[in-house]
Amino acid sequence: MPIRLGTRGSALALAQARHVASLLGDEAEIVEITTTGDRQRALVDKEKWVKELELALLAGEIDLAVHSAKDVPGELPDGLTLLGAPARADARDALCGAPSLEALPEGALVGTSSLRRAAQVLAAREDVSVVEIRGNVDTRLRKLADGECHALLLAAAGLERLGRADAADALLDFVPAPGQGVITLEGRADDEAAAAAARAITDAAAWTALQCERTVVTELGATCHTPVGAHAVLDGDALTVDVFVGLPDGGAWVRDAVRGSVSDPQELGRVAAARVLAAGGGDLLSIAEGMTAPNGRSTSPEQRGSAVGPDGGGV
Ligand SMILES: NCc1[nH]cc(CCC(=O)O)c1CC(=O)O
Repeated sequence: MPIRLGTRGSALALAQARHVASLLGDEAEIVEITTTGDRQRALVDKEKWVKELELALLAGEIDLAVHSAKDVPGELPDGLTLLGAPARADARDALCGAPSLEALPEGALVGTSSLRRAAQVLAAREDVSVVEIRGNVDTRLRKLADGECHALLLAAAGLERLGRADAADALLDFVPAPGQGVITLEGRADDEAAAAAARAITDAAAWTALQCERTVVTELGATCHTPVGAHAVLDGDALTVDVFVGLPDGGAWVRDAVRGSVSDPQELGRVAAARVLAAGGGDLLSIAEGMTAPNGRSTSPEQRGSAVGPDGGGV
C-alpha cells in the first residue's frame, strides 16, 4: 500500500507535498484534499486548512498530512501526532520591494498580515505603516507590483518553494515564527507504517528545533492573536533558541536568546519561555491579546515603551 500524503491545493502546499513525495520515493501518492461543505461549516477560519487535513487523517482517507509547521496549532486532536520533519529551508523573513528596512521611504506602507512581522517592522521603523495584504504568495507579490504597498514581508521558505526566491530583496534578522521553514508530517498515533515513513525522511536538526519552538509557544500560552517568534538553531551539541514577544504596534517587546543542550529541546523551550515571561513577556501577551486592529495601530502612543529584556536586546 502506498503512503497517501494529504495536502491542500494551494501552490505552496502542493510544492511542499511534492517535495515530501520525492523524498519518500515510489511508495508515496499525493491526495489533494478539497474543502467539503459539511466539513467546512464545522471549522473556524484560522485553523481551517490544518483541520481539514486532520479530519481526512481521522477518517482514514490519508496516512500523512503535510503541513507548513508554522500553521500547525500547539494542541493536536486526540489520536493524531506529529511524526517528523524533513530538512528545514531558510527560516528567515524576507523583505520584498526594498533592499533593506532602512531604505524604506519615510511613512512607507509595508504589507503583511502577520502580527509578529508587524511588531518587528514597527519596532525597527516606527514611522512606517503596516497594511494588511492577504492572499497566497503570488497574489501578495502582484499587490506589491500593483503598488498597494511599498514593500512586503514574506517567509523566504515560501518564496523558495514557489521558485520565487528572486523576489526577496533582503533577508531580515526578525525572529521567525515557530516552525517557519519547516514542513511537518502529522499522522495517526497508532499508525506504525506512517510513523516509519516519516521517520525515514526526518532531519534531526529540523525536528529538534521544531520540538523546542513548539514548546516555547505552549509554555508562553501564545495564540494567533499574539506576536510571538521562536527560532532554534543547532550547533554541535548545543541548541540556541531566540524568542520574541511584542505588541503588534512595535511599542514594546522582549527578545532573548537561550543556549542549552540539544538532548532536551523541550526543556530549553521551557527555560526560554520562563525567562521571557519573567522579563515582562507575560504582560505583553495579555495586552496583545486585547488588541484587535490587524494593522497594530489600536493602541495609544502613551503605550509605546522602550525595549525590555534580559539582554536589553534590539530587533
Ligand atoms: N501563513 C502562511 C504561510 N505558511 C507557511 C508559509 C511559508 C512557508 C514556511 O514558513 O515554511 C506561509 C507564507 C508566508 O508566511 O509568507
